[in-house]
Amino acid sequence: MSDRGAPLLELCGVTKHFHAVEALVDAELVVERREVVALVGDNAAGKSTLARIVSGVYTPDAGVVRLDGEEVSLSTPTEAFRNGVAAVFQELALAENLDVISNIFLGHELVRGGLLDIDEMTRQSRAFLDQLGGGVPNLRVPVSELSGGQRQCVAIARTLVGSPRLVVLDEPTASLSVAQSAQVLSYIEHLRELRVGVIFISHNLADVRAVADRIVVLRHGRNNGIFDAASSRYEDVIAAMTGARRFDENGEPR
Ligand SMILES: Nc1ncnc2c1ncn2[C@@H]1O[C@H](COP(=O)(O)OP(=O)(O)OP(=O)(O)O)[C@@H](O)[C@H]1O
Repeated sequence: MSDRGAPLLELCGVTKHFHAVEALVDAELVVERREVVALVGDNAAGKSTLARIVSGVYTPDAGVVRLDGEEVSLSTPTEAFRNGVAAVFQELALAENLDVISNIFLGHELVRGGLLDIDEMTRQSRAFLDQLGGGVPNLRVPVSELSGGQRQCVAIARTLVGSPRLVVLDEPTASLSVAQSAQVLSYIEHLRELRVGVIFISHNLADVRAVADRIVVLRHGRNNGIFDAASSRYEDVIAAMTGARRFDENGEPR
């Protein structure tokens, strides 16, 4: 039974080893509906591992994942997708030679009378892109011809096919220009308006502070502080990321 008062996503005591490497140890994370939670940390902090656990790519060794209060086993990306969790990883996994519509519905094509329902996929693709604020005017071009920001838009629009409750974005602004990063941040704002919870992984604290509601810091696979994005001090978040200081789940020094 779903618990309506429960957070959208709750991770408790999530642990993941890769042989001798402790990628995540007792990690905790809460994401509410309509909330953007930034996940930050230095290299090898465990951010991508956590993103992959939430999106069904990795199975945790220990710990509990709850969606809307219900314990779930997200053992594959398909299982996660069925549970309303969709992810966009850095590599985007776009089919370069296919057009925007084909990429948005890749693996989830709409069929009518035994044939691809191009009209409906076109209509829905336009609607998804509009929900994200536009930015991809021509749906018929191969995605290889799009800018980095537009490619992110297509990859994020693809998550909307499953009517997600949670979208995980792993470094969506990495290697983008300032203008294109701003565009991607606006897509994240639009996801929030759609009542979707968002996990936003980034190394860029300016991007994080521009769009996130809360900032969760990981350090060597462990939580090291949860901060309110609007009121937190930049230097505290940096100190948490580098391990110069230890912080609790209220952003207070331990
Ligand atoms: N598939 C894997 N096999 C073995 N070790 C892994 C695997 N995935 C991650 N690791 C290790 O787990 C640790 C955490 O890695 P992870 O990629 O989650 O960190 P990250 O915070 O995303 O880092 P970055 O910012 O550099 O991408 C690292 O020591 C990494 O080498």
